Amino acid sequence: MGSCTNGVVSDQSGATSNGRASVDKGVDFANYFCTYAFLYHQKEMLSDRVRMDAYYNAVFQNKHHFNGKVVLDVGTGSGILAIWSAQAGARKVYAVEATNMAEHARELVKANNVQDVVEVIQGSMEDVQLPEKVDVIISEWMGYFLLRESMFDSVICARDRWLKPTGVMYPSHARMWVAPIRSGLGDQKQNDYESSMEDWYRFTDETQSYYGVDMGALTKPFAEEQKKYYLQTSLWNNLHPNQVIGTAAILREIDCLTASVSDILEVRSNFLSTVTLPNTRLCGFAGWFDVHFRGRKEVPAQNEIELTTAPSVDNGTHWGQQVFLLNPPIRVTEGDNLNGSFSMKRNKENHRLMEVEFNSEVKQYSGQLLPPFRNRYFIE
Ligand SMILES: C[S@@+](CC[C@H](N)C(=O)[O-])C[C@H]1O[C@@H](n2cnc3c(N)ncnc32)[C@H](O)[C@@H]1O
Repeated sequence: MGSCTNGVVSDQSGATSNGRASVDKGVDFANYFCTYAFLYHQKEMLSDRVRMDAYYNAVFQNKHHFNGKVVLDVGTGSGILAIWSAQAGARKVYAVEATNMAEHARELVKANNVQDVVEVIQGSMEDVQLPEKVDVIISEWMGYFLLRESMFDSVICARDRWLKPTGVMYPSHARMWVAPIRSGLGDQKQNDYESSMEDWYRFTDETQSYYGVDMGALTKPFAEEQKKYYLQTSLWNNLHPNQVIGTAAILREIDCLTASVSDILEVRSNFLSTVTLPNTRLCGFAGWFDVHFRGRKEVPAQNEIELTTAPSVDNGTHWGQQVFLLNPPIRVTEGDNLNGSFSMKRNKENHRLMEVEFNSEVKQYSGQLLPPFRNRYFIE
């Protein structure tokens, strides 16, 4: 049986099936996995009530998917989803975790008396060998704006290697959403950028007069660096729903049972949004996701559960929304239409980070077209 590299099946030599470079595991551990080895980080996820309630209800309101079944938990972390699967009647649960968190998961499994059912396996999902195929794959793989972290690659790999042809994915479906927003963050970030540049000019003056070296040659790259940091990096925010100024649009729908890694390497989509508030400012876009637990066509969920990270008054999540700011904002009003195209691809140096581009234009209610705008952002 081949293993998967970056979600791509590789042969014994490590060469990948589509020729893409494989990910250096040491670098990936240093950059990505290390935080998951800390309990404080797992606790942050375990304290997210929206997330917890959704998975809890998905499992316990659909026990027919778990009772007497074999389950694989991809990235078990503290072991919570594996423990719930066992409590819902699973015959066997394989709980795979790459980091040393596996040791804590093992303890937790024992302390909750499910050690006869749950087997914690420390290792990369891509490398692990299981003794049998499974009926259910459960995983909480979602990153900011769904795909940051690229962990879904590992779930796809697990599915292709270990899920029975009749198997069920938990969650079964996912969607990416976008909507136009108003926000004071743009002005704040513009001020931060300008203060940082003023500070740089003070620094170059002082370095010249005290130490006799002209640092001016570095002004342009410093400005670019700061611009990227303050103005081009998306921001985490839990927006109030009244900050959303137009209709939300779906950018991508994913069927977790059939999606391939090449389907999610890049997301490209056109979207249309109509402004729903009178006389307001288009300050940028917000991106979020939802996932659904629907079972599969032949064995549907008895109770479909939704986990949404949309702007909400009471139900914010640790994912929040990703905010992409426009500088300067554009005046818009109810009935104006926003035609946009969106693309998101992985950062070349770190496949777990994303680069996003929005191309948009506003067609006013009167029919007049405002100049199109194009912005690039980094999801760090
Ligand atoms: C978002 S956390 C979810 C943890 C836990 N399942 C929960 O719901 O609280 C993802 C976990 O998956 C682990 N993980 C990510 N990719 C993995 C892989 N390829 N193999 C094994 N574990 C992985 C991470 O170390 C992390 O603990």
